[in-house]
Amino acid sequence: MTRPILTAAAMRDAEAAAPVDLATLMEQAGQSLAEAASRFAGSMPALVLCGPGNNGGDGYEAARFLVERGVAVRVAALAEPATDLARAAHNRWTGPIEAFDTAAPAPLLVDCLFGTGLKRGLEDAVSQRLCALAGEANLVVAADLPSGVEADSGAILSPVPAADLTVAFGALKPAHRLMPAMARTGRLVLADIGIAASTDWFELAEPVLPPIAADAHKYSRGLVHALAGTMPGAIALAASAAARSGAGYVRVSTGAPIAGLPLSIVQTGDAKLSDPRIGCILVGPGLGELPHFLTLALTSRAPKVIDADAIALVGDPERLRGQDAILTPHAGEFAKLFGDLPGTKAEQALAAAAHSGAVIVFKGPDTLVAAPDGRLGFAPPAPAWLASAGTGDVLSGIIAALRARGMPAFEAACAGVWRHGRAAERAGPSMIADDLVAAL
Ligand SMILES: NC(=O)C1=CN([C@@H]2O[C@H](COP(=O)(O)OP(=O)(O)OC[C@H]3O[C@@H](n4cnc5c(N)ncnc54)[C@H](O)[C@@H]3O)[C@@H](O)[C@H]2O)[C@H](O)CC1
Ligand SMILES: [K+]
Repeated sequence: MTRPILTAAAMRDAEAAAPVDLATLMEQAGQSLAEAASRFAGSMPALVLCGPGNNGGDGYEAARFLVERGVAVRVAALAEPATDLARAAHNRWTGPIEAFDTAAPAPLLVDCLFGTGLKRGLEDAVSQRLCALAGEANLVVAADLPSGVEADSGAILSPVPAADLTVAFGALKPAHRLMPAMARTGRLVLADIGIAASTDWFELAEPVLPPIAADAHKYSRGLVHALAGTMPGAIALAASAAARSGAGYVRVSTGAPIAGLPLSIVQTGDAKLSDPRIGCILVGPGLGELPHFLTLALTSRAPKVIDADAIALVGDPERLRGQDAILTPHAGEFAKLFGDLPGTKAEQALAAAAHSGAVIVFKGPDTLVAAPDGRLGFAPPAPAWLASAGTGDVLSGIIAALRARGMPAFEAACAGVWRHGRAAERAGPSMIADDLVAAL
């Protein structure tokens, strides 16, 4: 089940369109926060930090519900409530309210200072106090977002303590799945508070793969044709990953035999891209400066995955329009092909997809999958040990296989990114790309 992702503005629209009034939404948010916090921290004495806005309002509500759960709760306010909603929640809290600057630490810290309304970095004194209180706590729970994080970009506007748990209200925000904020959220719980979050933006989840028909044959299971270049090891990793990802037949055209390839992967001296049975062409891993291979791939009507060196050879993104292409750039390759696009990584990925007509897998510690029609998938956190040579080649092979198995381009890219991350988890921290193939 995918989790929806909304920007701060889209969130406000969804709240306004909700069938219940905002006070009820805030009460539901507070109740969800209290439930998640007490499930996570048990009856640890809690200090709830309330900011001036509605994030603070959530905090006053959560404090009330934590008391009902028998938790010893103290509330500290950064400032008087600045919204009617927060003021009403503040007034429903009947306990004492301490000053933020002098409140003593507690084992459980609940951060309700700022959420999607953060406009700028916190004042230094506020940021330092928040980090000090977090440092003294056993557990830190963030309401909606850790305070100091910018909801739409994932930027950290001032030092942010790492939350152990973040409770997102109504929908995830881009910051929950974009770096550097993603590394500060801890476990991420989505609280349903009664709003309809209909959106084309979502967090990737376990895909449903095409079934293998009882009467399948190697062509119907998908033929991937990979074009080797100057560094055969990379295309060998990609081709092996394609075979391990369920392609019925993987063929590598190469100028010289490639040692170490599984015998089931056919090596041929002839590119033969006119073969109508090709389910997906894969070009780029280890290609080197061989532009004619990219041109050859672009003359074929077959779906294609364009990765690594081939991305650098595209030149004009318009060349990809109508090509049924999936492009898999990392940040450097993205910037080189699309230039310095404005906006957040999410907006950049969508702009590139619209500009090129291709599905864009914008790789990184936070990988996004963008379709020209506006759909945007955000990958859940993947192990940092994926940052090693050859793992990108493996990803391109997985995606090519899923495309050849009949998944549409966007879905194949989303599924490939998700499976790549889970394979890395199985392979463990000492993995190299070869182990990643074995873990598929
Ligand atoms: N998702 C839902 O359905 C609901 C979400 N809710 C919560 O509301 C916040 C957003 O509330 P908002 O009032 O817009 O913003 P914040 O509470 O994040 O705070 C903004 C507040 O603080 C001022 N401010 C902004 N930056 C700074 C700064 N660096 N220093 C000082 N002051 C700052 C700004 O002017 C505002 O006054 C959302 O995250 C949820 O937690 C509601 O519960 C409704 C349901
Ligand atoms: K917060």
